[in-house]
Amino acid sequence: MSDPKILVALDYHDKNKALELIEQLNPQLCGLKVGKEMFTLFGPSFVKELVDKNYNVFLDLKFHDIPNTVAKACQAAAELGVWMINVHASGGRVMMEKAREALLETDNKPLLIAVTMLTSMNEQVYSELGYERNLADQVSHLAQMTLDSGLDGVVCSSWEAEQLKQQCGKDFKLITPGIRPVGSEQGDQSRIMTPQQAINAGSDYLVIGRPITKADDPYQALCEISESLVS
Ligand SMILES: O=c1ccn([C@@H]2O[C@H](COP(=O)(O)O)[C@@H](O)[C@H]2O)c(=O)[nH]1
Repeated sequence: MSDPKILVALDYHDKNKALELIEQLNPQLCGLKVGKEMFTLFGPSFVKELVDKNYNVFLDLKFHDIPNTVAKACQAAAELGVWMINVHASGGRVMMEKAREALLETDNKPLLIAVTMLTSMNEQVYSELGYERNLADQVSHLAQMTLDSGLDGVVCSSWEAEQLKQQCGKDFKLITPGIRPVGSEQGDQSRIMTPQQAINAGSDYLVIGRPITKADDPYQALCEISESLVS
């Protein structure tokens, strides 16, 4: 099975627009991420449609609840045949362990990833949360908890990737949103890097949404990013 590094964030309100782009793609070029917007609008059948097209599908629902609820939600997500799912690391060690154990009972065990601190967060917004550690140290702490809980990796920003690769080892997967090719709009993201910089820092998978989906020619934008990674 191919293992493309780019995961296109399908944050569309219009299913046809998403399918229009997907028609031009193939599972060797990219994986697909379905988040809260499309899942809420189009549900499990849309996710299964993408799985049936043989894409690596990252179901990005960021579960964060009591351990039993998260474990059951992870089991339900795994039944869709997706490749990767996620929870919030701040749900705690027991929550993550229960989620991991629940997946052992499924036929198709997806990669289980935990979100550390959202890439939209900067030091100023972060300081409002009242944590004692600084942002980078908090990411490192949550990643260590995730590793110790037996999960497969974390969502973090590429700013933390180099440190986390050293700390958690090469097999611990780093999934980084907040990717912005030169010249693209930053939008609500804070801790950003270009695709090439993120790969050099140690990111395993790049989550890229608007720089592709809002481009005049999304397929062309994706191809240019993809080529920039091999040159
Ligand atoms: O920390 C996080 C976790 C998840 N995301 C998601 O990734 C994409 C990024 O989209 P862009 O349009 O490239 O900004 C989006 O679906 C987020 O929900 C994140 O950005 N940061």
